[in-house]
Amino acid sequence: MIRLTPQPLTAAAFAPFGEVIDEQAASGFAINGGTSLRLNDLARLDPGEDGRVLFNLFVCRQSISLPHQPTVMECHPLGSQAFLPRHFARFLVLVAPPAPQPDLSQLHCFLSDGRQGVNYARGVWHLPLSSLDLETFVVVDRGGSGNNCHEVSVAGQIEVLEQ
Ligand SMILES: NC(=O)N[C@@H](O)C(=O)O
Ligand code: NI
Repeated sequence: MIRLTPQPLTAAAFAPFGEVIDEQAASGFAINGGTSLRLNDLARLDPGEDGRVLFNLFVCRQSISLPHQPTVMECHPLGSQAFLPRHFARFLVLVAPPAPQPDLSQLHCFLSDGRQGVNYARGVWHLPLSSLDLETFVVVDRGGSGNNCHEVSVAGQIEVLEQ
């Protein structure tokens, strides 16, 4: 059993897997006569060569608690996938680099602070939405032809401990 303790989610630590969407950490510029601040270009959305961008809401109806043993990891080889809580939700970000199968020796585990989001780059192995809080998430990913969701069982192999 691989046991991991979630680390704080930072842009630098997550950089090999995509971007952290973090209002507190972003710098922006004033727009609309200074009435708004634009936090610009926070995530590299990638619908692939023949896909289109989908804007979705995921309503989390079953939360998780730590310690947690995930059963599935998945990846999207044809495009990126971004998650952002609409209000507040800590979610588990367990990732491995793009590969035909997830390399469990290269797992990285983070816990968002409840306001952060992430954008998984194309092909990054991750958990299906695994939130500690019941919340709705904005999810932006890729639509189009082809199989864009590869799943593998990791049942009994990984345990994510409390921080
Ligand atoms: N299946 C689906 O639409 N969602 C997953 O890709 C996920 O990462 O939650
Ligand atoms: Ni996914």
